[in-house]
Amino acid sequence: MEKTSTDAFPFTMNSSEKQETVCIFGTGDFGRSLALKMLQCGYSIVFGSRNPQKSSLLPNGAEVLSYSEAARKSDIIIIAVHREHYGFLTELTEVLKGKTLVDISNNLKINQYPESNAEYLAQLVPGAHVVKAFNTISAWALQSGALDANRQVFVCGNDSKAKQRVMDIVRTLGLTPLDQGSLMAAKEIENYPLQLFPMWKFPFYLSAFLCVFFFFYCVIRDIIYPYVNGGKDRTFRMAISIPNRVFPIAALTLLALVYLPGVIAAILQLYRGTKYRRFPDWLDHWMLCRKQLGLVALGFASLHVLYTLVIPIRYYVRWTIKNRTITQATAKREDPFSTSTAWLSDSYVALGILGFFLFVLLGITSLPSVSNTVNWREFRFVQSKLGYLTLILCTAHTMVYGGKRFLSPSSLIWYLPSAYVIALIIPCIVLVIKFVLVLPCIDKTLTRIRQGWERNAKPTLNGERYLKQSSVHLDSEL
Ligand SMILES: Cc1cc2nc3c(=O)[nH]c(=O)nc-3n(C[C@H](O)[C@H](O)[C@H](O)COP(=O)(O)OP(=O)(O)OC[C@H]3O[C@@H](n4cnc5c(N)ncnc54)[C@H](O)[C@@H]3O)c2cc1C
Ligand SMILES: NC(=O)C1=CN([C@@H]2O[C@H](COP(=O)(O)OP(=O)(O)OC[C@H]3O[C@@H](n4cnc5c(N)ncnc54)[C@H](OP(=O)(O)O)[C@@H]3O)[C@@H](O)[C@H]2O)C=CC1
Ligand code: HEM
Ligand SMILES: [Fe+3]
Repeated sequence: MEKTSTDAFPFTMNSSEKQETVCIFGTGDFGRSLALKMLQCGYSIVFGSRNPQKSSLLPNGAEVLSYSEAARKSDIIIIAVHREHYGFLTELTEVLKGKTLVDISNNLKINQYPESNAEYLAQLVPGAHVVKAFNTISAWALQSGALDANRQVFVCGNDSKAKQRVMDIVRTLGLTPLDQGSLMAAKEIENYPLQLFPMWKFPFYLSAFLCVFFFFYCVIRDIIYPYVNGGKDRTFRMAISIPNRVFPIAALTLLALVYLPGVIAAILQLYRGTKYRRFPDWLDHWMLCRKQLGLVALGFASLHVLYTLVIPIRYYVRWTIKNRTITQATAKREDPFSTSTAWLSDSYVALGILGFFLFVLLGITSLPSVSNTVNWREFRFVQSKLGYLTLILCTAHTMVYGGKRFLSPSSLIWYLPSAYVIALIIPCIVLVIKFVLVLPCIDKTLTRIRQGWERNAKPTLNGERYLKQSSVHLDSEL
């Protein structure tokens, strides 16, 4: 089956290149996997090993020599050895002069060494051109055809010719090379596979905090209070009723927190009268994880929708309705139909449905396959304009759900307002500030600032202020 990968790239190499010999130092897991893949793609492979005779399990067709003999056979040498064992390379400095050394190594910890492994290799073998590549691809992914794993290979190096050759190899293997610049980028590339969802950390901890806080808040109001005030056991509410408060509240709060940094940034820019000043770090990082915050919010909103769907089949709900009907029948009493209640009830559900629809639309446009097909204006339109509409609809859904009870003193329990009232605080703050920001007079100033105008700009002759700007954060958000 793997033979097809050879046929899949018949035009990327001409026949003379097909015979290109690549040397791999180290006959370990990664060296063997890479060799197998490269053999399938038409390369000749020479292994360099400490014990050429003892090496086993090597792919058919690969030659095994000593390190120095192998190095003489090729201009490109892939160092499939752990950094700790790079020492032997110093003895090969002469042989390795002018050759391309590909550093594929990873560390166990972020920033384990002061310099990156690739820079360390470049110091050990000064005459060689070191290129960093392949470290984000696992031996397993190479063997499984990289079909179900990341196909991106980050490449960096100081010698552009050497880098291009390595990128050609990457492409021939059916992977996607991403040029990351000079060897200085190696440290970041080496840290990359060691990170565990860095952008998801803040959204994750925040949503965990929100869930725990609102869960206990609801337990006090919905379980402990009825128990203390009448001895009723309402613990079953922990299964559906309380989650169906906690999840939508978390969704609404997180959604508001996606749009809060944008308005804080706008206020900062208005206050400073310029966009050419760094935002504080916390705001910077908050801005950068808005996508993740939004997707977590969408997850919670979906849970809320699922929990809402099961309301009619719940025993507690059916029992309550049946019981009320019987009580009214025996008392020969009937509730009059209330049009205003019908309106309130229908409108809050309708607002919820529309809000959820737009929420899902936001989620869909954030899929790379979709966002790649829209230009940045379209993307911004969906994310920013429709995002605010989503926030307005979801906030209105919650407010109308509160309806007449909203802020009424009778809904206070031990001085605690209903949970959804607390959940409305941040969304309302965001929407009110946003409303002020889009007032024509303020919007005009903000737009000018974002186009580069500065309130206290000293006239400069050479545009010096553009050079001193640290980073244009909002631009990078586009
Ligand atoms: C389900 C879901 C999925 C999401 N997916 C993504 C995603 O895939 N990618 C993503 O980035 N975010 C995503 N988000 C987060 C969020 O929708 C976006 O970050 C959104 O762009 C934020 O809009 P904003 O108006 O608050 O902020 P900003 O886009 O930062 O802008 C604020 C306002 O400032 C103006 N502005 C900003 N910068 C400039 C500038 N340099 N020059 C002139 N005017 C400027 C804009 O007109 C805008 O009105 C997602 C959110 C959700 C809920
Ligand atoms: N495994 C993976 O999925 C990935 C690995 N990498 C990187 O690839 C490199 C190799 O990894 P991997 O193949 O898994 O490791 P292994 O331990 O399986 O192989 C390392 C090889 O290095 C050679 N070597 C040279 N000098 C020494 C020495 N003093 N002590 C021990 N071995 C030595 C050995 O080959 P010989 O006996 O022939 O001399 C050995 O087989 C590492 O830098 C790793 O970070 C990067 C991405 C993914
Ligand atoms: C298909 C879409 C939706 C439907 C049908 C729906 C329906 C409902 C219902 C029936 C309730 C009352 C629950 C109860 O009585 O316990 C409710 C409450 C609520 N909904 Fe929705 N909803 C939807 C989408 C959303 C979305 C997208 C959000 C926000 C992100 C949201 C936020 C809330 C909040 C905060 C509450 C109050 C929770 C409480 O304190 O009890 N809803 N919704
Ligand atoms: Fe920054």
